[in-house]
Amino acid sequence: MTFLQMLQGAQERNASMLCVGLDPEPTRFPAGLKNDAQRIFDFCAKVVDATGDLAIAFKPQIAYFAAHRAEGQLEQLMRHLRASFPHVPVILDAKRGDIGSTAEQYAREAFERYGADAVTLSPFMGFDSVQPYLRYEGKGAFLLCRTSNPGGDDLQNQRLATVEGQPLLYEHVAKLAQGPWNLNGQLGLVVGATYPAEIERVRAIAPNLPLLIPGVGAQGGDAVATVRAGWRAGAPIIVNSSRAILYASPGEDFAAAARREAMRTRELLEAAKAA
Ligand SMILES: O=C(O)c1cc(=O)[nH]c(=O)n1[C@@H]1O[C@H](COP(=O)(O)O)[C@@H](O)[C@H]1O
Repeated sequence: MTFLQMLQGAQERNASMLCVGLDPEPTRFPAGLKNDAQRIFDFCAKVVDATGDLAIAFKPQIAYFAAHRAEGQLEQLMRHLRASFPHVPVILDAKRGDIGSTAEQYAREAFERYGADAVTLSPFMGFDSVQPYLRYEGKGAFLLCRTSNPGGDDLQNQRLATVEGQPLLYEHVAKLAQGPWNLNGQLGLVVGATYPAEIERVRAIAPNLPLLIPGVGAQGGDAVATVRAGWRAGAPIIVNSSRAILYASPGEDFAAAARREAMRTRELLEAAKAA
């Protein structure tokens, strides 16, 4: 099954556009697990088990594992996700971007080592840095387009004076992903929930591409404005929330609190679709 088919299946089965982001930070774990990097898997597995029926996707952020030498726990988590929620796709957030020969190794890491269904990529180094990922049939690749952070302005909102019509850089990325770079329909775009006007602009340029939209929850993005700007019938949006779900409670009830927060966010998103 391709990433896009899995995405559609999870969206329908779980009535959800919510992506549960897995950014485990041991200093924020509850008593009993706190500050223990050996327990990253245990913490994540509890959150996953509490939210898997509410999610369109999961998004583990690789840095939170690698920083603690916990890649083995990420592999374990990927196996757990596959076994417990085989119909929910996993987007490995790695934000890779390098020359073709190195990109081949990163692609192998994402799709063969970790068994991810999709990956996040920086498009900064151009098409040959993206192409190795597209050789994995059916896998997805999300290009950073208009990111949720304030510094995204520094480059993404610059005008490309040499290109006809002078689009902004992020608009150009969206055009490339919609058109010439999307050889086999595997590309999607990352657009921050903190910039709904830009989500709308990207949706106009790329009417059918899946949009991965982080920034609701801890970064304060507006869930309702996000859905209005990005959701169209047949054009999936995947709205990520990480910290607001993972750390909804600092106590031992963290998994139940994560479920409540995931349910609340999912319902907010679904209601905005109907409005
Ligand atoms: O590619 C991403 O996932 C991403 C892109 C972006 O523009 N902004 C952004 O916050 N992210 C990631 O999305 C997650 C957001 O986490 P929270 O702010 O805790 O919900 C983090 O894992 C970020 O690395």
